[in-house]
Order: sequence, then structure tokens, then C-alpha cells
Amino acid sequence: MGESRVLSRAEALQLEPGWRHACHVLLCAPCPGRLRGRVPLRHAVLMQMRFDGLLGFPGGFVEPRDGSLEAGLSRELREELGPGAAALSLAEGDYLGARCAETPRRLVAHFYAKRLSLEQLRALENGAPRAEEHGLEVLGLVRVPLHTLRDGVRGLPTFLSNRFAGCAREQLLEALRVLRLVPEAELRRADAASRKRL
Ligand SMILES: O=c1[nH]cnc2c1ncn2[C@@H]1O[C@H](COP(=O)(O)OP(=O)(O)O)[C@@H](O)[C@H]1O
Repeated sequence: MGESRVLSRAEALQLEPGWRHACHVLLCAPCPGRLRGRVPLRHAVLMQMRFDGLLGFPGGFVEPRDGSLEAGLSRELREELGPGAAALSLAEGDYLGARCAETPRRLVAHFYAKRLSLEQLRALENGAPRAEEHGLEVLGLVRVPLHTLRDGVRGLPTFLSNRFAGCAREQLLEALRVLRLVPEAELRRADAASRKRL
């Protein structure tokens, strides 16, 4: 995805038919554990390693037959995460925002976030290897390291130095900030440190 522009859901839905719509979701849960007994993990946030070697969120293109953005997202989640995803019941209230870009093709990326319990999130992780797309479009779910280790590089900054699909990197940073999953100053430092390594 080239340079992307933020727009509201209403603006996104009024774009001409030449635009394709995709929906992706950040799934997260409180995670009380400590890494090496010291570093607080705080939250479990899911992304996935895709068939093209890029990191992205679960989701995909919405098709006209889906009827709505949320129905399209739910279908994609069942394909990528397995039947357990049916219990997620994503709704308009879970909408975080949209970004659009003209290149390489006209695409509107709608983004959602859903807070789960750690048990629900673990159940999805356990069920994902039995999903239709597992080993095909989706190579595995990963948890995003939200911490930054003492060297200022390992953890979230290194994770952010990976390559991401579409505007997934911007979506991740925005969601971590808006949902207050990482303190803002820490997030800014991690972003800056990762850019030095890109
Ligand atoms: O996590 C993401 N956030 C934003 N855009 C993404 C993400 N993952 C993929 N994309 C983009 O969304 C579009 C749909 O891709 P995806 O591979 O998810 O759909 P599909 O599963 O229906 O084929 C592509 O243009 C892709 O680059």
C-alpha cells in the first residue's frame, strides 16, 4: 500500500465502486505474565505471518456477497482462524478507522479492534492450526512484543522493523496508542528506534 490517508467510515463507504474494501482486526487480551520474571507483558496482541512473508492482521477483502463490512470480516476470520472465530461477533462498535491508498490499487483498509479475555485469545491461538487457510495464506499467529528491553532495541522496536502488509504497521501503532496498550512516550521511542534499523 502506498502513502495512505485516514478517513471516516462514512467517507470510506461513499467512495466510488472502483475502490476495493478490506477489513482487518487487532485481537488483544490482558496478559498478566512477566518475561523472565521481570518485564511485564501487559497485553497479548495478535498478528499473523502471511504467505508473502509480511506481517498483517487477520482479515481480508470484503466481497459484495458478504453484505456488510463486518460480515466480510467474520467470514475471513473463520477462514483464517477456524470455526472458533465465529464466537467473536464483530460489530460496528469495534470499528477503529479507515485508511485509503491509490497505489498499487485503490484500496480502503478498514480496521477493527476487539478486546478478549486471555482464555478466549488462547482458544483462538489453539484452534488456528485447524483453520482452512493455515499453512496456505496464513503461516501462523504471532504475539506482538509490547515491551522494549534495556538495550532500547529488542522487543517492540525490532518487531516494528519487520515488513508489514498494506498499512498494517500504521494500524498497529495507532491501535496500541488509542487502546492504551503501550504508553505513548514508549511507543514513540520504539517507533523511532525501529526506523533507525529499517
Ligand atoms: O493487516 C493488514 N492491514 C492492512 N492492510 C492489509 C493487511 N493485510 C493485508 N492487507 C492488504 O489488504 C488487502 C487484502 O489482503 P489480504 O491478503 O488480507 O486479503 P485476502 O485474504 O482476501 O486475500 C491487500 O491489498 C493487502 O495488501
